[in-house]
Amino acid sequence: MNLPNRLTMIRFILAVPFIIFLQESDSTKYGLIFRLISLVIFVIASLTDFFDGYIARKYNLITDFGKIMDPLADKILVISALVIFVQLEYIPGWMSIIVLAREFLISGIRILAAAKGEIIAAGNLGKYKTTSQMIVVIITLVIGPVGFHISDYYFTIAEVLMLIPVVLTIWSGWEYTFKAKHYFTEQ
Ligand SMILES: O=P(O)(O)OC[C@H](O)CO
Repeated sequence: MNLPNRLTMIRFILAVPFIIFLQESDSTKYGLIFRLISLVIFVIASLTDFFDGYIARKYNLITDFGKIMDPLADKILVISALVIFVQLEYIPGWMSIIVLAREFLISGIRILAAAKGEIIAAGNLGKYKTTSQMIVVIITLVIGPVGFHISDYYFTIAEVLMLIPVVLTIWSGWEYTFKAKHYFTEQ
């Protein structure tokens, strides 16, 4: 287990306190403090994503474990945030469902590839997708449920900003699927 992979594992572990504090940010008395603690945890976890990739590339520590587990750790972290954002009514449920569906699909494609002895590493578009997800999650944790009314509907700033990662999520998902289309037809 090299340093980049340890950082990836730390990201998995950080998801647990992150979920607990964000979940509790709904409580009236300590809500803001809990949200800020979850923000700090999320920022640290996001930095491990930056540093594990950076260190792996710089010191030639790229492993199959990292190629598979690094995207998975990102997915657990981001999806944890999105699901609780739905519960807190920061974003609508369909946004989380799109991200969840895409991440399941791409993980499925990675499993299909692995069954053939091939490893699909993260592509550039996938990296931009994850970066944009993390940035919007961080902004959301800072601003909370602020928004504006259009007619009867209350739009949060979070849901407007989340449209960017949602589009990148669909776009990058399409790119992976297109490149992997032969796995769907091969026997
Ligand atoms: O789009 P994926 O599944 O390759 O994930 C990208 C990674 O999260 C980038 O670190």
